[in-house]
Amino acid sequence: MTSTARITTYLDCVSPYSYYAFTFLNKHRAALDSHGVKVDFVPIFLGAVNVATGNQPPWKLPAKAAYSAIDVHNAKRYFGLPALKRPSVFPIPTIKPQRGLIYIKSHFPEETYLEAFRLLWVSLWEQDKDISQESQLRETWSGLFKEGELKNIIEATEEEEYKNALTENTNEAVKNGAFGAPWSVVRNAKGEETRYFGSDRFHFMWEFLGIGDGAGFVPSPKAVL
Ligand SMILES: N[C@@H](CCC(=O)N[C@@H](CS)C(=O)NCC(=O)O)C(=O)O
Repeated sequence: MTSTARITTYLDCVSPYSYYAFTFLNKHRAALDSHGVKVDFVPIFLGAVNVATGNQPPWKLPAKAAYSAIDVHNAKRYFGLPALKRPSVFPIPTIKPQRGLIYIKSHFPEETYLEAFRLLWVSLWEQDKDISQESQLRETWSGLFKEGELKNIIEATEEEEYKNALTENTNEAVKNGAFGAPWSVVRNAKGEETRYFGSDRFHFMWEFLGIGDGAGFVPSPKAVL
């Protein structure tokens, strides 16, 4: 059977919940692949999603902002991440890092792209670096790319092609129902499609995809016969 199963997850590094979803899906990518489910991580600009849908970031509501501390505590344990700290400059415009990721995605191997994505969250949410500043963005990616490559990436963040690509990705997410991040559009092997908001609905996702043990959260790799 040719499977068309796919998880397309729209993410912005400004969003800590996007970091959780990225960490979890990336960890289980190989197991999902063994079930015929491909995962695609798509950079978007969450600020524009909020404008397009009239939504507000959760930290604008004091009760939600307070609750996020509980999520940080649980996520530390569950996703195996350090306790994320609200950056001292926040929110920051993540347009340039997100455009840079689109360039990286189309010019480098997938593993490099995924590591570049991960490092943005590490810089912003673990090391309190303002990655909207070119110097901090360069520093974030300096271990991953040669100087000439980094120059091209930084230049791409100002080019029309990548400006348009980020707008298109963001519009596509909104067209697919996004009002926040992470946003996932999931297609199962029957070709049916549905959507999930957040980093806390993977159990629904596995059920829809027909993988996992039905009650468990994590799909184990499919046995190869
Ligand atoms: N319950 C979700 C919350 C995700 C979330 O709050 N994401 C933020 C961005 S960091 C957002 O876009 N929120 C929009 C909303 O809550 O309407 C989870 O645990 O992942």
